[in-house]
Order: sequence, then structure tokens, then C-alpha cells
Amino acid sequence: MSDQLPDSGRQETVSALPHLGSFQSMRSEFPLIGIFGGTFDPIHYGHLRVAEEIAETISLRELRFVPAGVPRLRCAPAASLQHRAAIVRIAIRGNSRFVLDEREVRRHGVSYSVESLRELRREMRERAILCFVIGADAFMKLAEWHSWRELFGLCHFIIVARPGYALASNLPQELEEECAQRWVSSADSLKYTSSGLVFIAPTTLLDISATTIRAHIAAGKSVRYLMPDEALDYIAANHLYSGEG
Ligand SMILES: Nc1ncnc2c1ncn2[C@@H]1O[C@H](COP(=O)(O)OP(=O)(O)OP(=O)(O)O)[C@@H](O)[C@H]1O
Ligand SMILES: O=C(O)c1ccc[n+]([C@@H]2O[C@H](COP(=O)([O-])O)[C@@H](O)[C@H]2O)c1
Repeated sequence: MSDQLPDSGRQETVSALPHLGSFQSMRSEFPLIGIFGGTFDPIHYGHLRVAEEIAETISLRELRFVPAGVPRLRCAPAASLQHRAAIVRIAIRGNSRFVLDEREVRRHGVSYSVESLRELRREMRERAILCFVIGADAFMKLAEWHSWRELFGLCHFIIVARPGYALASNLPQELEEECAQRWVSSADSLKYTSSGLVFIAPTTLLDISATTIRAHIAAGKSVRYLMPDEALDYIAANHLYSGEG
């Protein structure tokens, strides 16, 4: 028997996949690994709560937070990549499933998710199933990402709803067409093929954004209970987002 899971073909549905039974028995050999990419300028409870719920719902072995070094399709972050990564490290401390993955911090130039996913697939020697966690706002722009169609051959997508973003009716046409045969309604389906499926995870809607946090700090307003206290202590100690840094 092959030690690799098959990639799902573009038009393949889960119910059409062959050899379903044998993959079921291989679940423990091929763990699900979550990849949560973000600018994290800074990370907040919107990210952390969603990450915790997804890790539980789809039984992730681990969830890697991957701060973008030089993010695409947006303005330069307010905090340096070293500070943003340090805040993530502090915020996830104590959660044994959460891991900081600094590959995009170390890489020079713009951060392309496709490069990170290719690397991860190589490192795991195809013996893990990668699940890219993404908010509905970011997913709607997926067709603007570098080599975006290749992503479906590297990972599944786990979409999380965000207040103010109605996903279903608003996908650009080429993305909608690409996803047409990829939607699955059960987290269990993700275990039977290595990539190419799209699942909307049921998570708590939290109307928290890094933009609001940065604006509050700059205005001298409290951001307590929007992110972990220890992360806030780091931000204060390093005068981040206050306009003094
Ligand atoms: N409150 C939230 N609930 C669910 N997903 C979120 C939330 N905040 C961010 N995300 C998702 O997390 C990923 C990384 O987000 P990012 O680091 O850009 O945070 P942000 O709060 O959207 O930042 P900014 O306000 O600076 O744009 C994206 O896929 C985004 O959609
Ligand atoms: O690879 C790309 O072209 C690409 C373009 C835009 C965003 N991304 C990734 O999407 C994730 C969320 O990005 P953002 O800007 O919403 O924080 C983060 O991991 C980014 O690196 C990736």
C-alpha cells in the first residue's frame, strides 16, 4: 500500500474518492496539521479562539501560526516581523497544540503562502494533511494570491466566518468555479484525501480586528480582553502601536 494519500482531483468530490475504507484505517498515520497564516499585527483573541475551536472540531494534531514576514496585498505592518512573531509566541504559550512557525519571518522578500505550503509538504514527506485556516475576508481574495490554483493541491482550506463578511454570495466568479466541487460539510471528510477540499468551520463570531487594536492603542484606549495580558505587556514594554515606537 502506498504511504501517500492521493491528492483530490479538481472536479473530484469526497464521495467519489476511491478506497475510502483503507484511508479510514490510516487516520493515525496521517495527522491533520493546521496552518494559520496571518499578518498578526498583532495577534488577538479573534485568532486564538477560532484556532482553539478548529483544533478541537477537526482534531488537529498541531496548529502552526505562520506570521507573514512581508505580507502581500496589504500595506506594510506597523510592527516589525520580529515583534509580531514574538507576540504570537507569547500569546500561544501554554497551548500544547499551538506552534509558532517562523519560516516566513526568516525568508527574504514577500511572503507567498504557496512557498510555505510546498516546504511543509516536503518536510512532512507527504505524511500529513495540511489544513490552511483562513478568515472569510481573506478567502474572498484567494484568486489574487500567487499560484493560487496550486494551493488546492497542497492543502485543504478551513474557512472561518467573520462578522461583516457574507461568504457564499460574494465569491469572485473564478474562485466560485474553482471551489464548486470542493465544498464539504463535514470535518470528517478532510481525513480521507490530502488536499483540495473547502470546509466552513462552525466557530464563534468575534468582532475583533488588529486594525481596531492598533487604533485603540494609538488613541490611548484600553485593549484589555481583546488579546492576552502577557502579549499586551510586551506591546507596552516595546512601545508598539502607540506612535512612540
Ligand atoms: N476576529 C476574527 N475572526 C475570524 N478570523 C479572523 C479574525 N481576525 C482575523 N481573522 C483571520 O485571521 C487571518 C489573519 O488575520 P490578520 O492577521 O490579518 O488579522 P486582522 O485582524 O484581519 O488584521 P487587520 O485588521 O490588520 O487587517 C486572516 O485569514 C483573517 O481573515
Ligand atoms: O501567497 C499570497 O500571494 C498571499 C496573498 C495574500 C495573503 N496571503 C496569506 O494569507 C494569510 C492572511 O493574510 P492577511 O493579509 O489577511 O493577514 C497570510 O498567511 C498571508 O501570507 C498570501
